[in-house]
Amino acid sequence: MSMARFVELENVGVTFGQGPEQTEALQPTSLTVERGDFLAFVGPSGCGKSTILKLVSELLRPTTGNIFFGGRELGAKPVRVGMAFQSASLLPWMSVRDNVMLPLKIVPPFKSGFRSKKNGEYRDRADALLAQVGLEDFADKSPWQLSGGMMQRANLCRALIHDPDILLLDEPFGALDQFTREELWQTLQDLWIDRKSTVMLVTHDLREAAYLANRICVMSPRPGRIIDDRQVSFARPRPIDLTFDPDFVTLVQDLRGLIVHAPNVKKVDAT
Ligand SMILES: Nc1ncnc2c1ncn2[C@@H]1O[C@H](COP(=O)(O)OP(=O)(O)OP(=O)(O)O)[C@@H](O)[C@H]1O
Repeated sequence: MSMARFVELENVGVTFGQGPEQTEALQPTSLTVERGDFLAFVGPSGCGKSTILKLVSELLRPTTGNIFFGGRELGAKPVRVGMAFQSASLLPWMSVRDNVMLPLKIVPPFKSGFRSKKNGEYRDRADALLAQVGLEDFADKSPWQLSGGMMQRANLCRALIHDPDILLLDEPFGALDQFTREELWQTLQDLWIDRKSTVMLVTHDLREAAYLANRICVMSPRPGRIIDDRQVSFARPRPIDLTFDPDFVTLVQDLRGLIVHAPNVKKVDAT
């Protein structure tokens, strides 16, 4: 498989509805994601960031264009996807460990081994991940006994337990306070360095994009398209202090400028 074409969007456009009611959510967009890359999507609200993730996870079909995964058309072969959203949505009647193990119960090929391995290998796998994010003492707790930040740690574990081909993150830290959020950035970076996952992250937080990603795609207002696609080459592991570095601050300012001054932003009259 060609390294350069792990995920490929070829002129992919999305329009919702028909006739006068129709909304173009994504203008025909082409994008190539390499295996092991960490991409962030930023842009104004409603520009189609989540739509791109929904396309890659096959929750949504493109209106135009084609999507390829590992060189094959999406749908030809099952793609193992890990997902995490702003709301951790852990099931309250299950322990944290059982929540983390949930994908193993549902996703092939793990599904078939679930009964026999439930108390062995899969449990160890969940516990190892929980330990990696600092939740080793919380595996037997209920989700409601966890803080918001801890829930998102468990959420990341659940998204990774089945070794997904790609990790799709939609504002995973959006509801957290600044300090907790920055702790989670470091946790996610450690997991990424350790597992070399391919990640597509949607975020409104430009510092989050600049700290975490290798590559940032800036989108225009709806109907969205990618107006800037840039590499972020700060050395890894990135310390949190990097966010005060002049180069980092300049990058965040550049991104902000691109979004604020993007074409077809509706200017509000000051009259
Ligand atoms: N099922 C749908 N039917 C009609 N319009 C939709 C549907 N889903 C999304 N849209 C519209 O498509 C556009 C893109 O939505 P999307 O959720 O991808 O934006 P986003 O950039 O992720 O937004 P936000 O940053 O606010 O989460 C939005 O204007 C939204 O209202």
